[in-house]
Amino acid sequence: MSKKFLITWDNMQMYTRELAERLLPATQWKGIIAVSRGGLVPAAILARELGLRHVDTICIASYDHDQKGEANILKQAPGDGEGFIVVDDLVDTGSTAKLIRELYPKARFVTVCAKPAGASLVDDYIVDIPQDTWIEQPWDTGVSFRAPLHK
Ligand SMILES: O=P(O)(O)OC[C@H]1O[C@H](OP(=O)(O)OP(=O)(O)O)[C@H](O)[C@@H]1O
Ligand SMILES: O=c1[nH]c(=O)c2nc[nH]c2[nH]1
Ligand SMILES: [Mg+2]
Repeated sequence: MSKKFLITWDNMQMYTRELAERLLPATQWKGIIAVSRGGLVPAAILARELGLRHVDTICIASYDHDQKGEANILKQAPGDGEGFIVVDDLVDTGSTAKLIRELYPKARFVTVCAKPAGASLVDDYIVDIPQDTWIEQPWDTGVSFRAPLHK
């Protein structure tokens, strides 16, 4: 994918705080389930903003050799999601979201970013991203020197 949408740490905190505001009042939630690994940072921010200390994970590995493929659930938070927020960093094709919906039908499933193919599978999200654009998350990138244009 040649088009990129770069998210900084500040952006991630700002977007996730906006998501937290839409999850008020906090007293309606028993806790948060992060879809690891991408949902871990948003989950930490939501937990802080909403004062929730029960934070669990569902750990999914979705690769087949080097390609994205069949999802393998390594560890799962118990229950049907009732009273829980399930959070992931993004929904793209929607395959992870479909699985989450099956596993936690009663949860409120939210993401920070959504591409059109998966947007209808989440209850709420903050940023719309075109399908042909790759989201660069802050934990996957770093600041580096760039040569000036005249060189
Ligand atoms: O809508 P989809 O096409 O399923 O893509 C979205 C999923 O892909 C990424 O996770 P990934 O499986 O790459 O693993 P990671 O969270 O451990 O990085 C992202 O964090 C979402 O969970
Ligand atoms: O960092 C990422 N950016 C994306 O756009 C994406 N889509 C699926 N998984 C993804 N991971
Ligand atoms: Mg993920």
